[in-house]
Amino acid sequence: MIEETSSYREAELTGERDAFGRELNDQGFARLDKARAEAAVREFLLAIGEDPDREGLAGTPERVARACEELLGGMQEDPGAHLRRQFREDHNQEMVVVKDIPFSSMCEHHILPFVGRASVAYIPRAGRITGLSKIARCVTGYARRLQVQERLTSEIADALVAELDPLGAMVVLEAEHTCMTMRGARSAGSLTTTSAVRGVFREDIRTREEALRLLGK
Ligand SMILES: Nc1nc2c(ncn2[C@@H]2O[C@H](COP(=O)(O)OP(=O)(O)OP(=O)(O)O)[C@@H](O)[C@H]2O)c(=O)[nH]1
Ligand SMILES: [Zn+2]
Repeated sequence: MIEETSSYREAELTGERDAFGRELNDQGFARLDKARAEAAVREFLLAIGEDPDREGLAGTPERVARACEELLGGMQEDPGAHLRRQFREDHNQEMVVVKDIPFSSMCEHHILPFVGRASVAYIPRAGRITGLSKIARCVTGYARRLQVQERLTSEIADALVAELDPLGAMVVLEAEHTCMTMRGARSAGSLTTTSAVRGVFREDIRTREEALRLLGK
């Protein structure tokens, strides 16, 4: 039984709902239901023994819901779409490298942040390039979801392949997981590195080595 919220009634009118009865946005992704998120945060505060009505916490459910709009904003979009802003440039068989794009993401196991840097390399096919900022936007879009680092890395590489059809693409991510540093193993300072390699970077070791050198890895 789905609770009758106003967003549910609206969605019912347009008929655009997913299997959970949630309203979809114009791109077909489930909208963040702020009222529901706020109610869940209030419930969580009760569950951990807090007084959700004390002064310091009174605005917290609303603040958390608002923060989620930003921290999980990538769930409301197709991040690969940013790469569709393309140009033609006589830059064939040459590498494009964007290093150290900062990102913050949320580990899907603990819903705690993991924070790091992404480096992206690709070799355009037939001079087909994208705006540099679009690569950063693509990274940010995939990061602002509940993620594991490996999937985040692959999704960025696969988006580059799908949207640009490059000769090769390579993505290297380095991040600190607070679920590992603040709790659990408590291994403060440990960094996790993941890579995804596609096309010529996979096939040709010299090209891969050149990319790794440019990425400073
Ligand atoms: N491979 C991978 N593992 C992750 C990532 N983020 C968190 N994890 C791990 O997910 C695992 C979940 O393990 P569980 O044993 O189910 O959870 P847990 O009892 O909280 O485990 P501990 O963290 O070891 O206390 C942990 O080992 C986390 O370190 C990620 O991005 N990639
Ligand atoms: Zn975790």
